[in-house]
Amino acid sequence: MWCQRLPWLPRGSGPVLAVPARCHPTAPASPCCAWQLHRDHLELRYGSTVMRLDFVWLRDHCRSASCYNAKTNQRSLDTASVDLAIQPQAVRVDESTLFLTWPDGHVTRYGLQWLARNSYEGQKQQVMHPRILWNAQIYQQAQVPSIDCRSFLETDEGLKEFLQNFLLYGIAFVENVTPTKEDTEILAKRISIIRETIYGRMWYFTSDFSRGDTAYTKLALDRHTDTTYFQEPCGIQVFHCLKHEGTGGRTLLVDGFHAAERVLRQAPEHFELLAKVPLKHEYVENVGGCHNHMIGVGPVLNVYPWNNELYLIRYNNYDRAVINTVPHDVVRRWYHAHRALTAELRRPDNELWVKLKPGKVLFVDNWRVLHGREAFTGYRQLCGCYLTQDDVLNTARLLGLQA
Ligand SMILES: C[N+](C)(C)CCCC[C@H](N)C(=O)O
Ligand SMILES: O=C(O)CCC(=O)C(=O)O
Ligand SMILES: [Fe+2]
Repeated sequence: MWCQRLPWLPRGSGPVLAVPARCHPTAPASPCCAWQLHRDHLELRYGSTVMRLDFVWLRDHCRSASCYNAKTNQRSLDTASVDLAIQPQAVRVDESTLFLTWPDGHVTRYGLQWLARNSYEGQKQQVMHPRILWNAQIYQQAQVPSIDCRSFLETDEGLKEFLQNFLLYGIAFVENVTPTKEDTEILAKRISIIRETIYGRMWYFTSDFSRGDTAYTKLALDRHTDTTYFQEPCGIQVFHCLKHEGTGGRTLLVDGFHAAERVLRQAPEHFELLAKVPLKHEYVENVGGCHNHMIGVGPVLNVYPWNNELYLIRYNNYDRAVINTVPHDVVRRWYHAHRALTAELRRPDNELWVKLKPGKVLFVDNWRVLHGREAFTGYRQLCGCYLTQDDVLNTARLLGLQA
């Protein structure tokens, strides 16, 4: 297949491709590379990766000085100026580089390694976010350490270890923190911009029903993610229990991605429905001076379309709005799928229970890990804030982590 003539090349129509009609294996020292031209794309084998590179894509991603500003890492080429029927006039590959000459004489070069990393086929082989999915036993056996506050604040190593834990498990702890709102804020700012919401920037809450939401009571809260009623739910939630004089009030944590993964394995049709059907979550508040009406629309499971990788779960049965985005012949199947996911989320072996204590700050990936709490008695005060996913990942990438 790799070294045949190219009978599929259009003859007489379009530009004649001034390229050899044979595939060219490259120098033996480099990973094996061979290529052939098709009508609208170049097929390139580099090592074990077979890439199909569309001609418009190849023109659009040109990294020459006139097409791409290497100082700002931004494209300067106007993509709309590219002929959508473009074909290269000449193609050449040496041991490390692909050279394309376009009809107007412009030359584009690509490092073969760059292509292997950046092509669709290359991307498809890797996950965006490496994670360790867990149930209570997996998490406990991993013995993930809490990071000391000073090391977190003052050293890159401490911060990096914290973020690596957070990226892998979706939860992470910092200990020996002074139990105040101000000190909690300093921690939050070390990894992200704080996301101000209708609850404020840094919030305090206790069971005073100061806001129209069950969180502000002593009642138990079943597992859920927060702010499902935002178009973009908050990325990370920070919790610091400043005080609790009483009983109960333990925090429940459940890895939503682990549960979803099990649904995918047992009943892929359920997973698919939860990933396809959009529904609304809603927050309607009229308590004291607080008047809010928020609506967020989206499926329960949000996946990257090219590799089906989960990146966000929206799960809050309290805040789920009237379902009016689903026709009657789908809605029952959706309830079955939702039930299957709920059953997984409620498996006792998936439940990690922790008692938050003053000094120990919990960071929860609110796009992945569900939280809840046990009912409690007595005075209990928590403070915390929300962070943005983008900014936490930004910090992680700057420290060299894959995020
Ligand atoms: C108290 N705190 C500010 C953390 C948030 C309360 C938000 C509760 C809401 N039902 C939700 O799940 O989004
Ligand atoms: O009280 C708690 O421990 C958590 C309450 C809650 O779910 C929240 O504040 O988002
Ligand atoms: Fe919550």
